[in-house]
Amino acid sequence: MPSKKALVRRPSPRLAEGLVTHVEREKVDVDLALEQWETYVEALRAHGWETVEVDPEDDCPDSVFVEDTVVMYKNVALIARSGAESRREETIGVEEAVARLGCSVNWIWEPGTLDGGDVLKIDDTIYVGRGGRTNAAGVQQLRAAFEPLGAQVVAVPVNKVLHLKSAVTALPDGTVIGHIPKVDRPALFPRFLSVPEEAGAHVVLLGGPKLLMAASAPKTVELLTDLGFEPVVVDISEFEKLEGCVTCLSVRLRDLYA
Ligand SMILES: NC(=O)NCCC[C@H](N)C(=O)O
Repeated sequence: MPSKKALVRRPSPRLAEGLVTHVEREKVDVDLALEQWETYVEALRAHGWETVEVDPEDDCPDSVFVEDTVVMYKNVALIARSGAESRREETIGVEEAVARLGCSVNWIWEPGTLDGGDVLKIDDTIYVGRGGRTNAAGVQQLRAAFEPLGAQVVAVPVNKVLHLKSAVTALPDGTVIGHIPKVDRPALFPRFLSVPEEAGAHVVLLGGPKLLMAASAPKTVELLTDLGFEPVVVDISEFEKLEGCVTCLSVRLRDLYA
């Protein structure tokens, strides 16, 4: 029986100092961010996900973006090594949390770099973005970690956005969705649906037809509703100012043995 646990991590009081790469820096309201984070976590819980809080890392402004620190495949947690040096300390608490949950733990090692936001899993196909945060050695190490377990790893160039999953995610039926101006090579995906907004490219699969989506993508919410999905909409404006999206605020653990 698949597990329904999700790792989340409370925002740091230093959130406003988080990295920005492809957007202009805007003032972040940290109190509002905390409220938005609580609503996000509540939306996961309301749809049957047991949330597991990783110990907060107050000195790491970007620690709320927990998705970037670990990639799960089956029962294995591959601890990432961010292409952004300021984010590397974030993995310590995550490693403890996944080990406590009974995962086998593996690591990306120097010279490899990889951010979890660059990894999109669709069943046993694992797309990995080769971009600003994930290098060729990181891609090779991901292959070495997961291909022996039955995955097929497909490397995808990412030049226009921070992470692969800033450009594309996948619907429950496996269709990849993305906002064309931000996707380097849509032809790499066997089934691709173009969506009208950049933030519309980001969905978290909550189960069945339910999709967690950002309030900043109303036209895509309408499009996906019309296709028979059921968007659950949350406002994450303060995280979007730091290039965050709905996917990066949690890591779903669906294949634990416990
Ligand atoms: N997976 C993600 O989309 N992560 C967002 C990370 C945002 C953070 N400010 C960063 O630049 O690393």
